Amino acid sequence: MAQYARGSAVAVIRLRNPPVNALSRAVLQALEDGLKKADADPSVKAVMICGENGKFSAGADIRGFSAPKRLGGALGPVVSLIESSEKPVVAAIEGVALGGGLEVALGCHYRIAHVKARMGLPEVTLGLLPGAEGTQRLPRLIGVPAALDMITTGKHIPATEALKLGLVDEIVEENTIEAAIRLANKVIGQPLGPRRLSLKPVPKVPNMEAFLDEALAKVKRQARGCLAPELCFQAVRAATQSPFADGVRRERELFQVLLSSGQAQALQYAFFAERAVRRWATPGGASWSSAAPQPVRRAAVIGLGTMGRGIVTSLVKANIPLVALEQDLENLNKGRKAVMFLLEREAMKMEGGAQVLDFHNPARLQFTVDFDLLRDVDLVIEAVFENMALKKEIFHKLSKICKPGALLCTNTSALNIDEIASATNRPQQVIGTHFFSPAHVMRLLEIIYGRHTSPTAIATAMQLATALKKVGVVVGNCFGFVGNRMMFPYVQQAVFLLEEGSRPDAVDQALEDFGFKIGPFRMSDLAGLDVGWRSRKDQGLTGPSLPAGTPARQRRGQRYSPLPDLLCEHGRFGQKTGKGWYLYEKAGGRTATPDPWLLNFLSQYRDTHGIQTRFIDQEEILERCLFSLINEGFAILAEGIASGPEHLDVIYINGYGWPKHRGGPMFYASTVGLPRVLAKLQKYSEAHPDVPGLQPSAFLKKLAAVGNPPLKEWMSYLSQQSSKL
Ligand SMILES: CCCCCCCC(=O)CC(=O)SCCNC(=O)CCNC(=O)[C@H](O)C(C)(C)COP(=O)(O)OP(=O)(O)OC[C@H]1O[C@@H](n2cnc3c(N)ncnc32)[C@H](O)[C@@H]1OP(=O)(O)O
Ligand SMILES: NC(=O)C1=CN([C@@H]2O[C@H](COP(=O)(O)OP(=O)(O)OC[C@H]3O[C@@H](n4cnc5c(N)ncnc54)[C@H](O)[C@@H]3O)[C@@H](O)[C@H]2O)C=CC1
Repeated sequence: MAQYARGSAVAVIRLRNPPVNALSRAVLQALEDGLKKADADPSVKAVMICGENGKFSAGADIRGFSAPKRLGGALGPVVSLIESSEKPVVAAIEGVALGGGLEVALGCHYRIAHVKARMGLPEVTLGLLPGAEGTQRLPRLIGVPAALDMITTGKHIPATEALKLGLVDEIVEENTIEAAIRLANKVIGQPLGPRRLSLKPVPKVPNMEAFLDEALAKVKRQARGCLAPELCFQAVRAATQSPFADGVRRERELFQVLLSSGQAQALQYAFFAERAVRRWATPGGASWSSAAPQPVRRAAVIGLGTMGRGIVTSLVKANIPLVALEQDLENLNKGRKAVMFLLEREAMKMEGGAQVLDFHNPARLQFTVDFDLLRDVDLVIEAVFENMALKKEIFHKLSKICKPGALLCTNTSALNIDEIASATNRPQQVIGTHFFSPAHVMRLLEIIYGRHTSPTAIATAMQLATALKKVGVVVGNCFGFVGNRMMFPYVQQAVFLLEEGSRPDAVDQALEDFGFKIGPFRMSDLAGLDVGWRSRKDQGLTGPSLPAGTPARQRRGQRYSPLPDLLCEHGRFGQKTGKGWYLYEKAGGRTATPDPWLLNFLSQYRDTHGIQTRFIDQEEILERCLFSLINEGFAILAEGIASGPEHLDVIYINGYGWPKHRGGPMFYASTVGLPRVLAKLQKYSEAHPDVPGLQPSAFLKKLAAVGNPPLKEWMSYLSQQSSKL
């Protein structure tokens, strides 16, 4: 709601809808009523709009997204009503003014903000555009380049930047409300025409058309198939070409296109999914509502390789003092150098820089080879080589050295948490914290509980995720956990497609056109082909431990492709060696070009194994890669490894570059329709009966049989029917 109060000459309208004063229909109605009351009262000379509890407003009530048309339609007229008021209206912005909240503020004649406030038009991140005339008012206020940047990225900007851009008239460090009332009193009687943004011309940019063309190319490049940024752009372009009223009409048309695109629904699902996974639960009954985290005052990271470096950087950025440990001085020096390089770079991006991070202070970041220095830490993250014997040795040592309450975390990407925990005297405090590379950049933290992991340990790992500004997702223990387990059949299909006649660039292109940031072959080259090779050797799938006489393309009765092993045997580890599935300009190079050697090698390989080549179209590439990944997701859900499809989707969006505008793999499956996913898997598994990843999971079959229920109902079928699966 909104509370109306009249002080002296200034009426106060306070938006009130906890927790973030979202603009529900009731709030908008109350705002409109307040404005009309103020207008009708001759003793009121000015109006001040603010929000309850130190927050202006986070915008339209996204819990009311089921009726977006009505909500979107209601907001614009209220903003116009504010602007057309004959009495000056001042917005007092504290906390956040986002989306519709900022559009309300743009309708006001003056804006004053607290120095700690943040502003933005994040609609684009929900698949929409600022549909309450924001795309027309903002460019008039702060100019086209800055408005385009804010509207097409949805970024939140601090009040200090808003002041520089002219988005607010003043910022204050003390009482924003009092300052806004003072300002309102001061401007009583001053002409309002110049303060009405709809009447202002859009400031000119030299060579506007060329600027816009360049901006559009950039927006398209970054959007990778997501519609909203481009339509946001078009709405702003309309502001540069047409009078205000025509621009508003165009904004409305474009808003409708987005509403019906399906992408808005996917992005809104992703927004809620990210919040839903915070409320974690395990089949054993532990949950976020009853478990309390332990404080982490000091931490340690063991192993400063690819992952450890990023993890250290992430902890330093979160202001957690830590010890960084390596196996010997040579690796320590290498690791220290790499960490310092990352931290210097991060510091340059921050206000206050190195001083704020304080990473040269040994009390905050200490490098060592001495395990004794881990005696008093509250949490250790192990990131040594992916080798069970080594991890067990380290955990055994840790359980003897670390204080009894310390949490012992492993960054393993696939190994059994219970086996690692068995080497300790405190299996309840052992947990998987699976970071993604680069660990200081990627948002995902997969948190894996073992059989004995305590609720406190899970809650502490989740709290750590929040402190590191990451999304923690709690999952159960199985080989590869959720993310990598779903990735295995996807990558396997990609390689099988090469055997059958496709090319790395064709497979990558199909998946990148779908919206992935990077296709499976480019991704393997980036991560290093030797990593998987080592793991396959450890599993006895290749290398000296492979029994003599094993067929080249079969393992344990299933289809197997030795192609990645053969590449490694040729010294092709990917970017690090300058060649892998692609050719690079040099070792460590980044520019992938198709390699004639590889194409020739593939063709010889097919001849050797008598494989008939055929043309494989984009549809088959997508279906085989994506549906096998999704199929594994259904198996994971049926086994109780994750509490719901949202978990899988949040993992894929934040850890694997799945296009957010498609809502994650399980949401995508729900939009394709489960009967169709099932039919396609059945077709492909008939053609490839020796590929288990293509055989439809029992849970998928069940859901298709019960009539393709909506995603939010899937898990209820599992609990009722799991015995029959
Ligand atoms: C189909 C379209 C229908 C609309 C049609 C017109 C659309 C428009 O043209 C204009 C719009 O305003 S669209 C909405 C634009 N606003 C946003 O995207 C802000 C989203 N919220 C945030 O960024 C953070 O929550 C924020 C920065 C505010 C706070 O972050 P925190 O990390 O501190 O806290 P959270 O855990 O994220 O949030 C706390 C609780 O508040 C709920 N919430 C957040 N924003 C909301 C919003 N705009 N409406 C309703 N509830 C909202 C959030 O879900 C969470 O609740 P619980 O999960 O129950 O705790
Ligand atoms: N590289 C990646 O993309 C990802 C790797 N992981 C996992 O993270 C872990 C580390 O992987 P990377 O960083 O890629 O490996 P890496 O080979 O780059 O680094 C491992 C580091 O551990 C150090 N180390 C080995 N034994 C040690 C000991 N006894 N004491 C202290 N330090 C020791 C090594 O000197 C090396 O610097 C593995 O379990 C891996 O599976 C998880 C997610 C992604």
